[in-house]
Parts: sequence; structure tokens; C-alpha cells
Amino acid sequence: MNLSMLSLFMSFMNRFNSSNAKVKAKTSKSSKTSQKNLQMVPSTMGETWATISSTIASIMFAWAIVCQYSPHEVRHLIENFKRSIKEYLNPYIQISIHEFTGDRMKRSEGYNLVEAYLSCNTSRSAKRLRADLETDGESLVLSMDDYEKITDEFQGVEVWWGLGKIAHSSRSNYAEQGKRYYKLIFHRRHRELVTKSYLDHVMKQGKEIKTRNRQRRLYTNCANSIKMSSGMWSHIVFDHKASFETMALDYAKKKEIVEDLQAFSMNKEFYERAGKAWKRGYLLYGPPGTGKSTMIAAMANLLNYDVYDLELTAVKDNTDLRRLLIETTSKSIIVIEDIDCSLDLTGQRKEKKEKVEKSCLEDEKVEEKEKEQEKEKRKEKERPKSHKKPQEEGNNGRVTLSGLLNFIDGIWSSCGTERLIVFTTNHIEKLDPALIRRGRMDMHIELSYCSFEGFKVLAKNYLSLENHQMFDRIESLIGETKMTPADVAENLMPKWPQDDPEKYLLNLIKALEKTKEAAAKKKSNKSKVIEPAQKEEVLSQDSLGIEKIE
Ligand SMILES: Nc1ncnc2c1ncn2[C@@H]1O[C@H](COP(=O)(O)OP(=O)(O)OP(=O)(O)O)[C@@H](O)[C@H]1O
Ligand SMILES: [Mg+2]
Repeated sequence: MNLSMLSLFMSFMNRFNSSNAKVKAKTSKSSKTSQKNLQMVPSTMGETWATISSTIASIMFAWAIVCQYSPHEVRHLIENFKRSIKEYLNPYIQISIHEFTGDRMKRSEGYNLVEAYLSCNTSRSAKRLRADLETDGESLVLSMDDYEKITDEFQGVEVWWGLGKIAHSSRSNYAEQGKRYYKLIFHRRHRELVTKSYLDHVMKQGKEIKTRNRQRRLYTNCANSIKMSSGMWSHIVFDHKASFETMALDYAKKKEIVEDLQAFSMNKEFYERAGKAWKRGYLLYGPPGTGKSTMIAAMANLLNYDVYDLELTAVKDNTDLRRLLIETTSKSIIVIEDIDCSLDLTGQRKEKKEKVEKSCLEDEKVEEKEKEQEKEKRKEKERPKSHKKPQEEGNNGRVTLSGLLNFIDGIWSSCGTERLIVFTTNHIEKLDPALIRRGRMDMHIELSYCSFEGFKVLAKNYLSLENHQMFDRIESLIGETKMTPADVAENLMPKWPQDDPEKYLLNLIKALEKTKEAAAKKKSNKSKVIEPAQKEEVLSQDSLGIEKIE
């Protein structure tokens, strides 16, 4: 190829020289000595051109010979020399970030992060944009189109980004053809800044943008759940609307929890400095319907985390538990609901609890126990046939308390970062103290019956009411009764949007009065049944109960 071009070039130059000679001959015939000086110019120019062209031709010829016949080492040296000349003449450095690297079928994470980063300023500066539907299927996200270029600025330095595509050619690897890559171009005097700080900045910002825009997931390890992904967890889109603003909870308590969560998510440096795994445990306890599950959803929404709902009864053994832990991602909440029903974690407290249960005839407790039994029955039905209750088989090949403790804060628990572990229970007294001690469950949150403050939140959520003359009556009643936020919410829930809110406030008042009456009746029945001596025993045992740590 080189040789044929060279011969063409040489023949062209020969023709050029001969025609030049002809012109010279012609002019010398027609004009005499007076024009001699004028003729000197074209002839000198022609000669110069001829010399240049023949030199170039000789170089090219020699080059072609060298390329073809010289040993590999020489060619390599020449290539290096060529490259250094090019580099010397071109002061710009280029970094490519490919969509797919190696034989991996998965998109490169670096490419994804650059894409997320650029999606932010693309719409401002790029002229050709590509619009893709977001993962939520509702909004369009803009990114730069193929072969488009944009300029970015970092600490006063300009850099250029381009999106390229590997062309379909015989030289490119077949598997790579059509794949995209981002190209970052910058002046070589900014090499340090770009490679050390700018790229870090791009990755960090990209991660933040991705986290902000991602669709969160609710994972479960339940054996009979619909399998939507490979691995030990299956997931669906997490789209719970709960938030701390809409939770019926006293303002001070709410504020404390929110601040604790926010401090946790922003305290990466502290955990690194203190040499602690970046995780925090929350124990949510209280009667059914007080908002434990709702609070988990509110936590996930506040911090933008995924939720891993761990069904302990479906976990084969401690090894599987560890595997599940390894497969969880950062920025997530690992939840074990009704932990007292999932494992035999009663420890030494079991005996004491039984004693208390025998003597204590408090109606509320009996009622709660009934609810609890119902719940356990329901769970038993839902439990996969192959998985018997752990306590039935002892610790043989099952999840054990020590396995669970290791899961929470053993050496393996540090394999991920920024994670919350949340346990919920209706019976805190049933749990082994080791499981809920500080350091494992850092914050114990009691969710209790609805207060007036809680009611006001619900009235605002359900009836858009901030104040009403009936509120006073509700305030006095709600202070004297034990009604869960779930029950209050049920009474306030409007059947039709155009309904009069008063109707529902009245509903609630009636329900509260009924609950109050029933409680009074039960109390008088109880005082008839329990002898004063027994009563004393019950009270003394109650006072032995769990301290409420908030
Ligand atoms: N504190 C609360 N604030 C707002 N809504 C609440 C609250 N507590 C309960 N609810 C309402 O009651 C329903 C049931 O609450 P939730 O499932 O969170 O209770 P829970 O404490 O998890 O009960 P369980 O112990 O039976 O699991 C929720 O759907 C929610 O609408
Ligand atoms: Mg719940």
C-alpha cells in the first residue's frame, strides 16, 4: 500500500519536473536575454519543489522499506519515537472509560458513575441529547448523545468529555463493536489535578446522583416469594409512602429519632476514625398496631435506603444467614420483624416470664397474648413446609442465637457499610439481653398507644384538620384510654373524600368512650378475681420487667 502510493507520488513529481522543463525551454525560445531574470524565478521555484518532493519521496520510500523489512525491535523503537513526537506536539491527555470491560457482560460501574455525573450538566451544555425513561418509568432522564462533546470545569480548570462508540471495522474486536465509551480530555499540565482530585469528584458526585435517582428495593429471603433476581434475595420495588411527618408520634421523640438517623448517615468519618463498622441497630418494641413496621418504611424513605426483610424462619442455618448478610448492599436496612416469634431467644428470662404469666391476670396482657397467639398461628401457616420452627429442632443445623449475634456484630457484619439493623417485637421482655444490649441494638424505641399529639398528626393526615372544637373532648378521652394509632387511624379514615370530617371525629369519640368503658369494666372484674396478696406479687414481678431505654 505504502509502496504503491509512493510510486504514484514519484511519477507525479517526475511529470511535474518534465513539464517544468518544457515551460523553461518554450520561454527561452520566445524571449531573449531581457527576460532572463524573470525566467529565473519560476525555474528556481520549480527546482526547489522538485528537491523537496524528491526528498519526501525518498524518506517515504525509505520508511516503507524500514517498516516492511526491519526487525520488530527496530519498528517498535520507531513507533515509540513517533509517539513521543506526537505527544510533544499534542499537549492533551485522554482517558477512556469503556461501557464494558474485559469479557464482563455487566456494564462497568465507572462508566455508570460518569454517565450519572454527566447527566447533571449535560442538559445545560450539550446540543445533542438522548432521553431515556427513568427506572421508575415516569420521568425522562437526559444524557449526551453519541459523538457529542461537552465542557466541564473543576477548580478553574477546563476539561472536555466526549461520548464515543467503537466503530464496526475489521480492526476492532467483534465483541466490542458498537460499545460506547466516555473520553476525558485535558491539558497535560493538569494531569495531577485531574487524576487525583477531579476523577474522585466525578465518582463521588456520580454515586450521589445515582443514589438519589435510583429506585429503591424491598428484598426478601422468603423461599416462596416470587423470584425476581438471582441470588439469595428476591426483590420488588419499594414504594412505601410512610414518612416521619405523617407518623403519629410525639414531636420530641420523632425529632430525636430523625436526628439520630441523620447523624448516622453523615458520620462516615467518625466510624472510620473510631475503627467501628458503619452500622447501627434499632429495636422497635410495643403493642401491635403502634407503627413499628411503618417506622421502618419511614426510616428507609428518610435515608433513601433499600430494605432487606429477613425472614429468619426461612433461613436454613447460620452459614446461610452469613451468606444472606454478604449479599446485602450498603445503604440498606436489614429488618427482622417479630424477632421473638422467629427464634427461641428467650434465654434465661423464659422461666421468669412463665411465672409472671401464670400469676398475672391483667386483661390487657391476656388480650395482647391472644393477639400474639393469632399472629404466631398466622406465621406458622405462612411458613414454608420444609422449614420447621427452629426451636423444634434445637440448634442442630438451624439459626442459633450465637449465629444471630455474629450476624449483627461479628466479624462478618463489617463486610458492608452504612447499614441499619432493625428488630421489631411486641414483647421486649422475651428477648435475650445479649441480643439487645447497647452496641448491638444502639437505640431502643418504644412505640406505644396513641397520644393527643399523635392523634393531631393523624387528624391532619386523614381529615386535613389542624384544629376543631371536638379536639378538647378527644384530648381528655385519649389520655385515659389505650388505643393504638392503628385503631385511631381506622376511625378517622374517610370513606369518601367529600364526607364531613366531624362525622369521623364523632366516630373516634364513640370508639374512645367504648374503649374506656370496656377498660373500666375489665378493671373492676379483675379486682374481684385477684386477691390482694396475689396482686402484690404481680406488681412486684412487673417492676422486675425491662427498663425502657430511649
Ligand atoms: N404511629 C403511627 N403513625 C401513623 N400511622 C400508624 C402508626 N401506627 C400505626 N399506624 C397505622 O396502622 C397500620 C399498622 O401499623 P404497623 O403495621 O406499622 O404496626 P406494627 O406496630 O408494625 O404492628 P405489628 O406489631 O402487628 O406488626 C399502618 O398501616 C398505619 O397506617
Ligand atoms: Mg409490624
